[in-house]
Amino acid sequence: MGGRKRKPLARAGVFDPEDAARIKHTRIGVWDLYEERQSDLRIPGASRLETASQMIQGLPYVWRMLKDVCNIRRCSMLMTFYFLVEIAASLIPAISLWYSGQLLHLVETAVEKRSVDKDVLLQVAAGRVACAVAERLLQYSRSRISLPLNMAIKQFYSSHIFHAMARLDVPTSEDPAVQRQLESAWSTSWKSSVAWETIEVTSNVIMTVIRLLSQVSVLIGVLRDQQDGPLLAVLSFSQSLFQWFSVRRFAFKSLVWAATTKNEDYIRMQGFKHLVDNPSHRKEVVAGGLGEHVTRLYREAASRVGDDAGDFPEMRRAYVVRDRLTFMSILREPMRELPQIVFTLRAVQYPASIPISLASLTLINHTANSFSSSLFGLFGESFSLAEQFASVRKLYEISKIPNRVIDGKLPFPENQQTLGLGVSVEFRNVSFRYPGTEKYALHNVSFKIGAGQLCVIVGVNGSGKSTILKLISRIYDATGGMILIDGQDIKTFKLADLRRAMSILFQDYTYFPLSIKENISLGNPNLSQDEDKIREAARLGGAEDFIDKLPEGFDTYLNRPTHDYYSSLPEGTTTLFGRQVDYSHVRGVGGMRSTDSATLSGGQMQRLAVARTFMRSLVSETESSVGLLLFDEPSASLDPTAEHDLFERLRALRGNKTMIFSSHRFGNLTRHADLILYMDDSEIMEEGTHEGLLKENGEYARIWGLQARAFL
Ligand SMILES: Nc1ncnc2c1ncn2[C@@H]1O[C@H](COP(=O)(O)OP(=O)(O)OP(=O)(O)O)[C@@H](O)[C@H]1O
Repeated sequence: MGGRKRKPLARAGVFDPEDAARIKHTRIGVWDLYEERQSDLRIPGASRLETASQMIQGLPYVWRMLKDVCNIRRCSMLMTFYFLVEIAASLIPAISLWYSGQLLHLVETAVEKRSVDKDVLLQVAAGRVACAVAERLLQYSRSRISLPLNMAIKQFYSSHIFHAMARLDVPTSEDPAVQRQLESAWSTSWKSSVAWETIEVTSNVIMTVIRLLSQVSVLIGVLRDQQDGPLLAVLSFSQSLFQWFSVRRFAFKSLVWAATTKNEDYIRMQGFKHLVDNPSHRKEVVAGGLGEHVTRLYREAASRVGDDAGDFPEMRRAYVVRDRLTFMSILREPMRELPQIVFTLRAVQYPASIPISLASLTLINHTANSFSSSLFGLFGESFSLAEQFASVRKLYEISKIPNRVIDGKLPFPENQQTLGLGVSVEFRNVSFRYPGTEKYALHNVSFKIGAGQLCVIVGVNGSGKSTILKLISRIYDATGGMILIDGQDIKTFKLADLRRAMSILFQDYTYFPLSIKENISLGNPNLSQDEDKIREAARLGGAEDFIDKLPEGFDTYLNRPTHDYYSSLPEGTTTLFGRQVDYSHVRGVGGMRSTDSATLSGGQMQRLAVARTFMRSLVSETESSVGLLLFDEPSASLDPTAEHDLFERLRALRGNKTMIFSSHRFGNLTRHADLILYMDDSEIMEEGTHEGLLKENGEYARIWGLQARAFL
């Protein structure tokens, strides 16, 4: 109890390390720690108000959560058992206390009458034993029930979180506020679950109250007639409270803090560590003969930093321990002895009452200890109850996070047959800045691509080519101007329809941590079960041959999402379960990831990505669901033959659809283009056909000349 790791309540406002009035700065080794001053949290009422309001806001969600949990298979039954066990367990201390009271009476009678009632004694002994056994059994039942309950609840909310995350668009998921919101619902939830933790905390609070009330009422009953009972009780309980107050300071310290290091040597040391530890740098370290050199630099930096070179958690631990010796903490131990001292003094005064006083002292001490730990727990739990309620609210709110790219209402296209003839795309004075940036990625861009045309966008790095493709697919929305698809504002169309009607291959494509087959088939979910189509897409993408050569063919995982578990194996074991023994998760302890199992070359990866696009756009041609094909540098990593073949296949299979390419390479494509857009610095500088632009003799012609000359 009370061991739960506390996080601060999510509060409004800003944490500003420079604000000396609110933030305390401490140097710990190479670290600068900035902590919100405690007074902020202690303003009477403010913190409590905050807590209360969080709880109230969370209540409807907690209610909904309970209903959801009870609807999970078997959970309502398990929950009932769980609460029954908890209630029984919380009454045991009081029952045990009652037996101790009986023992006390027994001692009293024994002192008075010089005889002991054996039956009562046996009853009391049996009762105490039964309590201890029951406690153990209840503890066992609790863990037996809570395990499946926790698993079922976790499973349920994993799906909930999965969907909440899967539905987000790019600008929304890039928003730090959204990331934070997801993180708070997600971080515990894949491991345990916010819901289960909330049930546990709530039940703990209720049970602690039951435990305290039942113990206090039994204690009052038992001590009512004792001569020194009330005095000893007051002393014991006040020393418990004192213990609690003196420890409380540490438990409720610095809820909001941040730490950074500016020590150049320490930062470089960490850089060197990554350099030698991370396998991706190994080639260059070896080829450059850097081993000895970086060791010397590391040692030099380490000697300058000296003993301060600890990571933050380590240094903070040392700091917390150092800070622990306070006046209150010194007083704590003598205070603990106080009831004993008073008892001794009273015993000197009234020697006859020693046995009774001793019995009541033991009883009171026992109760006071259990009382103070319960009280301590209760305070911690009630604080985390507010947190939990707030977390439950967030857990439910994540499924309602509004996407930034707002859905339209019109179906697209009105007539499915027209898609085969392509769609027209027009930009009217379109400007765009990426969220959080000042610079325009596109500035007043206008052009028109007719239905069925082939357009190639060329230009220097960073000129805005990819951005145009992202705006056409509504990955982002333009910040100014208008984009028209088939003559209508792109924002009026339903997003799902629009995306179904186009296919896009990104420059920074990724492969999914799934099998090669799924990597390709996810290009077109409608055909995901069609093995022939998947193979055809692979062939068109130029990937079929190398996939067939892989030991597991289309079922190969390029990047296995799970790893095997094993202890330290005998040295001779190099393969296990048909795979190489992977020590990367041991090596990666310092937060570094092992290399992704990059068994494919860059070009092969690109062929795979192209295959995925073919899957969507071309293999599904019979359904004619795609009318616009967007390719961002599809051939950057391909060898010249592969590039040539790819473009030939693309042109042949395009039919009458609209196709837009972004490319650095002139020639293969631009000669066939109906429209070339030459971009520089977020603007379109030249536009026309290959011949037209050559005649214009501008930048396009100049770069064409440069590239052509290279082949002469
Ligand atoms: N996600 C992003 N966030 C912020 N800025 C971005 C982002 N993506 C691109 N930019 C910026 O927008 C501008 C245009 O980028 P874009 O990717 O469209 O260029 P490009 O012409 O496709 O370049 P390349 O030829 O290198 O692929 C650049 O200045 C780039 O730095």
